[in-house]
Amino acid sequence: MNAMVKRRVHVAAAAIISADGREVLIARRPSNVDHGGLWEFPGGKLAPYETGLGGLKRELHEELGVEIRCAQPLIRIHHEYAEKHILLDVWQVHAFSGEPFGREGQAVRWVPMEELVKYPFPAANLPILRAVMLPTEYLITGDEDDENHFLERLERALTEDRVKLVQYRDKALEEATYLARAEKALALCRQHGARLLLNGNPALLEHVDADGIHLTSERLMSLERRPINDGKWVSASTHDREQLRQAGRIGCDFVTLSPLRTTPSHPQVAPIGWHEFQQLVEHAAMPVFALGGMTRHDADHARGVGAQGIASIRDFWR
Ligand SMILES: Nc1nc2c([nH]c(=O)n2[C@@H]2O[C@H](COP(=O)(O)OP(=O)(O)OP(=O)(O)O)[C@@H](O)[C@H]2O)c(=O)[nH]1
Ligand SMILES: [Mg+2]
Repeated sequence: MNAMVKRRVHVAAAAIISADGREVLIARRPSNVDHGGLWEFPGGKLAPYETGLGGLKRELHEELGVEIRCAQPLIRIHHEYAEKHILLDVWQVHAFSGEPFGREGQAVRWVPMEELVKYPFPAANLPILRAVMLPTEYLITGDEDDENHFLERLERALTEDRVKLVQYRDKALEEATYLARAEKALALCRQHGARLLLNGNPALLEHVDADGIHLTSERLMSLERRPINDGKWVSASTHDREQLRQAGRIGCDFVTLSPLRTTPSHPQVAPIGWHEFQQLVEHAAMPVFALGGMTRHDADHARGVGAQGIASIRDFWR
């Protein structure tokens, strides 16, 4: 049998964010090309000599007439189409000059983040939509027996650190107490425009209408399929390639990968380190937050090696 050798295509694309951070620019592919009529993030194939960012600059000039001023890596996606393997190297563009318009006659539109899901994109784009909607910092709550202190710490992180994504984790509380606190945490998060995920059984969401569920790696490995529908987020804890693959298989929206460094809470667990982390993230099918000894100062480095950003208890739970 002849194994068909697929064409490998390296594509650079941009999520261009409006100045107020609420909208992203998308373009419609002409009907006569590959994936014609679908929406996309502007960009295109790299020439053999080009770097991702270099090629992206050229493409955005050609397609939209804009010059990139400030860009940051967002996510890299490997995707198998029937006829080719593509690597989508996606950058978040925060500043540019020029007024974007469809220089090749394509429709171009600014779309509010939360409406992105209404537009048909090529199959490879799902992780990009997730990455665009997620912040770079993920707060995991730490231990706190006293409810008032718990809410004060959470409020501090939401206001001073402007955290927008929170996982409420408490393994010690009785379920009824956990749920009562989750309800209050949710109200606080809503007030500050942040999302709240509950850590535990997906059935918890029947009691508290939070934004999603976070699965332990053990629960992740026990599931046959995504436990809740697409309207809510599913994140999971992962520690190795196998768990990352499972998260992709059941359609997790994002994951944490840990421990990047040795931490006081898990001194006996060998750290992954940035080098191995980068290799694991490269083939992950969703955004990955680095966890384990991370602080906000690590976020840029984490982005540089392909992560969505960092997750932390200690840095936010002061
Ligand atoms: N630009 C872009 N391409 C994407 C996205 N998602 C996705 O699957 N692709 C695929 O990646 C490839 C990008 O090629 P392209 O047609 O934009 O390339 P190009 O701008 O260099 O055009 P050309 O080759 O016609 O000159 C296409 O197969 C396209 O379907 C996306 O969000 N943006
Ligand atoms: Mg293009």
